[in-house]
Amino acid sequence: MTTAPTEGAAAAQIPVTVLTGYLGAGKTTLLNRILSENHGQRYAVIVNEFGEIGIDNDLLVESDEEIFEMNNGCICCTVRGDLIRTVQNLMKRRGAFDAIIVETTGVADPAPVAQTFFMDEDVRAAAKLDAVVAVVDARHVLQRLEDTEEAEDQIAFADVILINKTDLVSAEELAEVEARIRAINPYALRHRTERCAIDLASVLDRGAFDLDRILSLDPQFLDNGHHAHECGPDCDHEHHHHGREHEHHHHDHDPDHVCGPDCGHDHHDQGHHHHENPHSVRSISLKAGDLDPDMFFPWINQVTQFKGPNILRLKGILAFKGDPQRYVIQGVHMIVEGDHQRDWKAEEARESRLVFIGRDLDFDQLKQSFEACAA
Ligand SMILES: Nc1nc2c(ncn2[C@@H]2O[C@H](COP(=O)(O)OP(=O)(O)OP(=O)(O)O)[C@@H](O)[C@H]2O)c(=O)[nH]1
Repeated sequence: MTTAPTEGAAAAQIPVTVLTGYLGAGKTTLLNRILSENHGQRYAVIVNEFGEIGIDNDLLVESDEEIFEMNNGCICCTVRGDLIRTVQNLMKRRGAFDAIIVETTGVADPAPVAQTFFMDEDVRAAAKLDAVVAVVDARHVLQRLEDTEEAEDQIAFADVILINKTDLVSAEELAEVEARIRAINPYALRHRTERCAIDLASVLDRGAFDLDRILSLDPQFLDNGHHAHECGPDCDHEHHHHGREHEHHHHDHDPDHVCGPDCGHDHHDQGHHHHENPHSVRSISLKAGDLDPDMFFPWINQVTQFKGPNILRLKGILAFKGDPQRYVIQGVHMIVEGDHQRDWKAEEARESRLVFIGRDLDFDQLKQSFEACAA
């Protein structure tokens, strides 16, 4: 039986943009543009992180927009329940915003997120998927396509693709990247960007999500139970509603938890695409107080120089001794950048937090050497 919404309901459906893209591709950069630009729209933003300690939320610009954070090791396991609940709660406050943006974690397959907007009756009545927007790191995407399936899924699934970081590649490399992306997904609109600079009308409110095409890629897309699995006891997660000024995070989930065998999850049946060993990617969260910059910078340079190939992503908010400002550091493989963000607030604990997401990282060694940078 078709349950297509009536015309009135369709008109009232709130457009949802799903932002996808591998770790470090530029999703937050794009989101910050959306949050900063004067477009007269009010967005509710749902952010899902891989890793811990709410760093992504801290990297967003201050804005009036409301940010809902979901902290799950693996979006595919928990997104259904969490996302449905979040969207249902948003619907209770209809009229408070015009559109929803969901930023997915960099290692997620976007399919389960997109499916949520078709599977749940209440969600479907209230919201409609407008477009899946993928941000691609032109410098690293070819490598990612070699070693992960998620990167390919994200491209295959997208309606709009931003080929970002064009400043980091030559014209020949860019042409090669574009050809590769076109081969995976000839249907998506492609844009070349630097720091995701793009007219937002090219990204938002596109009406671009093409169910027929997705069904040709994944015939079971609309089947109930496809990708569905229950979270087990080890998969405890919570999600928080963050006002922009609300700075403390209570994350009592295990920071290093990535869905494992005890999760009770069934990852490999039902056409769920993970590359053979998704669990080799893990996150390491480190905390310290004030750091000595003369210790920290040589250390991080050394870590990224030697471990760079295994570091898919690093991000941190740091307190340097005697420095009144928060320092934000970010990296993808060997490319690291950092800058002051803003003053530490009086009520804020000066705490340094650093997250690495990567393969074969030695937690104890990183922890000890990081702690040795304490002021
Ligand atoms: N050189 C260069 N750097 C960029 C560009 N776009 C983003 N970056 C940098 O790349 C890093 C990652 O960008 P983010 O926007 O945080 O990436 P993300 O996809 O949100 O990352 P995750 O949330 O960890 O998956 C940051 O240091 C950005 O400043 C670009 O076009 N050129």
